[in-house]
Amino acid sequence: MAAIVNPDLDRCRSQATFDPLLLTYFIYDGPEKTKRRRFLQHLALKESKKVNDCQLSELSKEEQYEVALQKVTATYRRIFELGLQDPADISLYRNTFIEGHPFAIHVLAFLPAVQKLASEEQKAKWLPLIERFQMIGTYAQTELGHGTFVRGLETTATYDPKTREFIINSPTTTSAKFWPGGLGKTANFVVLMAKLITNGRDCGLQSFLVQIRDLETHQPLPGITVGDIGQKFGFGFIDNGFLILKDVRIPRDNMLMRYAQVLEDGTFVSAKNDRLLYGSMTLIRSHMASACGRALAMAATIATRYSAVRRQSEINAGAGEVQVLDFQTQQYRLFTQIASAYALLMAGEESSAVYRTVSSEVETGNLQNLPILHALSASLKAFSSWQMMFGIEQCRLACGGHGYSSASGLPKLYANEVSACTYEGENTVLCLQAARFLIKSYNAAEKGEQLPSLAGFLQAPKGEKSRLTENLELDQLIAAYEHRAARQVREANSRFLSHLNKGATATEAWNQSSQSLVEAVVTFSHAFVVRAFIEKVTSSVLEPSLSSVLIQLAQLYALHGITRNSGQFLKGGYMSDHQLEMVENKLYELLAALRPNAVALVDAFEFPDGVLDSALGRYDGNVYEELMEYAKRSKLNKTEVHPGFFKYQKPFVDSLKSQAVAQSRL
Ligand SMILES: CCCCCCCCCCCCCC(=O)SCCNC(=O)CCNC(=O)[C@H](O)C(C)(C)COP(=O)(O)OP(=O)(O)OC[C@H]1O[C@@H](n2cnc3c(N)ncnc32)[C@H](O)[C@@H]1OP(=O)(O)O
Ligand SMILES: Cc1cc2nc3c(=O)[nH]c(=O)nc-3n(C[C@H](O)[C@H](O)[C@H](O)COP(=O)(O)OP(=O)(O)OC[C@H]3O[C@@H](n4cnc5c(N)ncnc54)[C@H](O)[C@@H]3O)c2cc1C
Repeated sequence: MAAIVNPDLDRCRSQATFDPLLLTYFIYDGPEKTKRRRFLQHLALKESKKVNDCQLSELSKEEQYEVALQKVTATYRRIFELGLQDPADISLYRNTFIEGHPFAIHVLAFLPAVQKLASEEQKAKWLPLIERFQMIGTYAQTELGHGTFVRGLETTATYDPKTREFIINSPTTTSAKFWPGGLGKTANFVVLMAKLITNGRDCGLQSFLVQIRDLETHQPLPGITVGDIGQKFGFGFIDNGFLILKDVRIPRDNMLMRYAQVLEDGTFVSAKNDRLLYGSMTLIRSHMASACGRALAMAATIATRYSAVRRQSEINAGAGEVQVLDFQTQQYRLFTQIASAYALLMAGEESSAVYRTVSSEVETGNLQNLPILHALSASLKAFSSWQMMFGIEQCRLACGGHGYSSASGLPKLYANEVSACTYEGENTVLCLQAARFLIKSYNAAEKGEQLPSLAGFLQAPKGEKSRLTENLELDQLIAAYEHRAARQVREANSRFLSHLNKGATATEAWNQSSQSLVEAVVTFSHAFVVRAFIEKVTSSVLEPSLSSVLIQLAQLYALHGITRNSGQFLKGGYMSDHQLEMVENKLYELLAALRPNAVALVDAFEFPDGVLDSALGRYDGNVYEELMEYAKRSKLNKTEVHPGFFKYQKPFVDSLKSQAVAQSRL
């Protein structure tokens, strides 16, 4: 029997001015892919329940790890049985089956690292084993003492030409590998980043395949000390680990030799470009905007549906309590996050496309566009994870008290996803990497050189004025963002030059202008996302009712960014006070215009309840019943009177009672 849908939520759905199914097709690339998506999700949820129906967030870290391991092994067993081949099908099926798992880094970083860094011969030997989980690995780069400054890593791999082996050591406390996902208890191999020493010479960082555990007993191999790093902010289901190596010998063939090699006699043959070693980081960063968009879309779905169900306070006295979604402040909070989620998803598609193009050029030896890819992937990773972090928290706050309950699904979403601001490169650090590219491009533009299209906006004439009118022309919105980015880059560059002129060295001057550089990079990413969003909705063939809603959403995204950063748009008189006021008025108008479509806009993501895992975000809106059920399931309710009452509370109360009697006698 179909569940009865909350009437307020039902009414919201009926108010939509477009067909959400068409939007679903737009998001997931057409009816065929949507159909396949639904089929795989349905299958995965059904089977996942059969394996273990408990909720990870209600378990201890140790229990979460075990359940996650149970589920991920079941997931992959089914993936092989079903014969799923397409990586998109596999990740959809897996991500529906289980929210997170200890094989994550095996799949997302270890496998790609071997694909990118191993020679053809090595790939032929290892990839079939890795793909069938006969080798389970992680990407062991970060150490206790260094994560950001990769050149500071201390693990050594010293080549011994007599035995044709590398001897791997962690020479200091700070050189212990620390953080790799799956290292703690799961992996039996690592791709290890270590300083290569051959013929007495330090040849810099290289990657090595190192076995750390016995394949049968799973015991650490001689010379290996390995374990889990303990409780974290989130990610209870992943065993991030530490690893200390002492005189561990591996064959020469275990250096990943696609780019650089060590010959049998110890001669080092360097790579064409050292940065190719960082290829697997670039790969993950390039896909992170989409992942952040998805996480934010989940949070927005939960908070929007709940805000349609939740009634609290009156707008007109005596007219009855309203859905909290009717408050303009709630609309501002949520609709701007719905818009951000769509924006990140579109920008993610664009960034993945740039990755595909440039990486296929790199495969053929053409490295010309590698700096562009590095700058885009690094800056967009930072921008999208920051927007997601802020957005999920806004959605949680928008749910009031119940947003603080784990039943909402929002605390765990935040705790897990916020790590994206740190892993694959700390955000600020990545912005500073992208800043190098922007400053170089700016100076090239000043010299009249032709720039790659991504940085073409730096060539726009200075001193322009915004031509944005009441009609909110989309090209003028893009122009405003690009103008702002060009200006911020110019300002950061001037700061850098002024420190140089005052006698600072180049690196000191860079540090003294680094906050300004980070802000410039944020404006660059913001402009990229605005352009990607607008271009995607205007270049797609869409039914007019859908097209107009998506254009409103893109406008809202752009206007919101202008109001939040108005100072940067007003600088130099680019925008006038009048234009800014118009932007604000238009933004408020858009909130009202989008109100009837809010629920449909999040429904179109089609997150199944089993994936959202939220009492507040349920499709049927039966929020209160579910919250009560959740409360009743609390482990504290297993007994009517908790044993702690007799152990602590009663003796305490009784002791005060007798003291009170004694005192009254004094
Ligand atoms: C699939 C999606 C799913 C999403 C969910 C995922 C869940 C995953 C779960 C979690 C998984 C977590 C897994 C993990 O967390 S794995 C660990 C991740 N760790 C990091 O990301 C460390 C961050 N640090 C670095 O990347 C480097 O050390 C930096 C870059 C900071 C400095 O380094 P270094 O000191 O050596 O460099 P330099 O500053 O002298 O610059 C030198 C030159 O090199 C260029 N350069 C630098 N980098 C690149 C590059 N990549 N491609 C191309 N070029 C690059 C650079 O522009 C410069 O060029 P130029 O300006 O001189 O011309
Ligand atoms: C959940 C999670 C999973 C992870 N998984 C893996 C994994 O699988 N494999 C792996 O190898 N690693 C992994 N890591 C480690 C991760 O990649 C690093 O933590 C990350 O790269 C940041 O490095 P750090 O910890 O050294 O931070 P630090 O660099 O010490 O950062 C501390 C502060 O210093 C600032 N800072 C540092 N350098 C500069 C600079 N040059 N300029 C300005 N500011 C600077 C940063 O902005 C930050 O504010 C994981 C981390 C987390 C949290």
